[in-house]
Amino acid sequence: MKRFKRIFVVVIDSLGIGAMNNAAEYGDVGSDTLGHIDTTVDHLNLPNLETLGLGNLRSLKHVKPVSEPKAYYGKLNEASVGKDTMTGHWEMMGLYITKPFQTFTETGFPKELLDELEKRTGHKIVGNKSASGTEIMDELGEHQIATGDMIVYTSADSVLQICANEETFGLQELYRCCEIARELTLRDEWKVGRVIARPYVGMKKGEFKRTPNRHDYALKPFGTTALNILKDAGLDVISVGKIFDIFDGEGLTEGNKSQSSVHGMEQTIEIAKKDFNGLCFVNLVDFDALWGHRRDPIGYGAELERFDEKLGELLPLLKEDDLLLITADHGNDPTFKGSDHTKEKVPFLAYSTSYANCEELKEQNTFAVIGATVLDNFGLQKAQDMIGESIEELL
Ligand SMILES: O=P(O)(O)O[C@H]1O[C@H](CO)[C@@H](O)[C@H]1O
Ligand SMILES: [Mn+2]
Ligand SMILES: [Mn+2]
Repeated sequence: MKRFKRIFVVVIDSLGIGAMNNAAEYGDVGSDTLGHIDTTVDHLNLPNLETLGLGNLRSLKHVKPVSEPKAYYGKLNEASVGKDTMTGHWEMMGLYITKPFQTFTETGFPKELLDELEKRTGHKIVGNKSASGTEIMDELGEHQIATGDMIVYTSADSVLQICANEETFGLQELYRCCEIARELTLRDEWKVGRVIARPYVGMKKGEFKRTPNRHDYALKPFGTTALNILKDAGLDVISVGKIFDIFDGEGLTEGNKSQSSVHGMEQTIEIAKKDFNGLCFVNLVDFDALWGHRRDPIGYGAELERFDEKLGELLPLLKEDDLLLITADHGNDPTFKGSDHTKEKVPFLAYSTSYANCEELKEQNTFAVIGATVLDNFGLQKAQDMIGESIEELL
């Protein structure tokens, strides 16, 4: 039976809550994104997450357990192989990824691919290594501006990123080159999960700044997801932030690009003021891109405080027939070695004003409980290859 008219799924990108049992396979034993932020920062004022039960979900110095949490709370494990954004989000919506996406972390991209990309775009390539995006921009930005070359780089994720000055190279030109790169990397042996346009402004080392005109060109999901099923049933499937890119628009009826994670919450608040019937799926990427990868626990903590403030504006707008789920797609412990994601459990908070006596949920072995529960709510069946069981009866 249908219970909720509107479901909001908010993904705090990279907010892991402790290493998964198989973290050793990823070199991530001991990682704990939220836990290590909590022990590093002087203040972490999260009154709204606290009333929902974040401090009941796990012990934290700055967030206390409450006697009557307003949300059901639990931990989710990722069943799929991998720890990137696409794997995490696709699994939430029912896909089980068993073969990791192709990476070029150790080797850079093969010469044949780069030759082809240079030929077809008309730009020479520099970089071609695994790097932090802000560091490689500082290293090669001045050269990039002077020559019109493209900075191509990767990371531990399955990505081919092209970084160029938005004003001298041109944003449309950068997008055109990325589209060519996307086309070339559809070939099996070069098949990266995402090509990402990384525009920046500034003319001198130390002054370069990446802009919100980043654009991700993802592969289409490898099968039917809960989003397709919702859309085909005539429901609204609204994207806020990177969701539209992560699913390459598949199964979505509306896209709202965000300038920042605070902006993403503001867009969500505006959507909550309107009438719709279906799912609003939100990704807040700043946590990951600005703080997790940059290994900045202080910045991460401050971003969490800004999120909590906006959450305080969203909660009063939610009615009896609304459900809010808060979760994450992987970890990115800002105190951990390196600059990559960490294989962690993620939080699951389920809030509705119609809930009373909220309690702890049994730890789940896949993120796919989210999509399955959303489908169940709307009386829809999952497709054959999809994983995940609804936990609606526990809520
Ligand atoms: O260092 P930057 O460019 O932010 O890269 C990060 O963002 C990309 C996509 O999430 C990944 O490659 C990750 O390493
Ligand atoms: Mn992510
Ligand atoms: Mn990331």
